[in-house]
Amino acid sequence: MSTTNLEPKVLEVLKDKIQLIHADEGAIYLVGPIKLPVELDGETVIFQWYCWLNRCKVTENYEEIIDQLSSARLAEYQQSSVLVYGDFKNADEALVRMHSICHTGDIFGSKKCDCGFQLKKSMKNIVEHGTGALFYLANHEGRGIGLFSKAMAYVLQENGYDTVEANIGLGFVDDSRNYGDAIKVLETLRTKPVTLMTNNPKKIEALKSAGLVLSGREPMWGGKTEFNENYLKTKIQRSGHIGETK
Ligand SMILES: Nc1nc2c(ncn2[C@@H]2O[C@H](COP(=O)(O)OP(=O)(O)OP(=O)(O)O)[C@@H](O)[C@H]2O)c(=O)[nH]1
Repeated sequence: MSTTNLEPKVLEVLKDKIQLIHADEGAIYLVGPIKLPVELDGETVIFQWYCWLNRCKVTENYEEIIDQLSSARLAEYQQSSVLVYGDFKNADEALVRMHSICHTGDIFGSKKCDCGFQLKKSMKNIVEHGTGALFYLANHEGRGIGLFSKAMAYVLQENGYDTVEANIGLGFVDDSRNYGDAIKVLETLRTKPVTLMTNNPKKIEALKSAGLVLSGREPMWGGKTEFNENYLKTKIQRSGHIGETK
């Protein structure tokens, strides 16, 4: 029995655009595709955009989920999303980027890291390649420590700590990112192998151990500045990222 106050038309419009994905705990509700025209190098590129929400409640009665949105204070929490390009479901080859949110690099264009460069580069690679998906992972800020802690880590880094030492100094592990939900969404959108754009072997491992088949890896080096030289070196020397020449 429904207890909702939703207008029937709202549900009618939305119901075919929502999918339930069973998660390890609760459910992921995926909404999309939504046509998203994006400016890329002066051109307008049409992506298909999906966004997802985790809920404890597992139901295909989407009315219940929609009905709770207005009181769920979702703007207080980030939600992750994925930009899809081309025939992602069926194409033989597809590029995938699992991009960890970086408020400073992606939004402000900070040169202390290479995140902004990697974000744009992965979108361009996908479009050039013809098919792919860019996952924008909103609970990954600061390799999983959150924005406020990342600000503190930056203060430590201004005082001699490297990026790994700063996380550890604040009581975190170096990298606590989890790719589980993104992998579940990826599996919903495509079952064929993908090429992962990354220098990070932990991302490759996360996908492989979830049973995904990778057809390759596309390196993501670039965006070097006078401000991020040590940061990029530390990624290779301490975090295990695969260097340019390997
Ligand atoms: N804690 C912390 N996080 C940072 C710092 N600089 C960037 N980040 C975060 O690091 C994440 C990106 O991780 P990276 O190690 O740069 O790259 P990666 O995603 O592991 O690997 P690639 O796929 O090769 O890019 C983003 O969530 C950023 O917010 C920093 O100095 N300290």
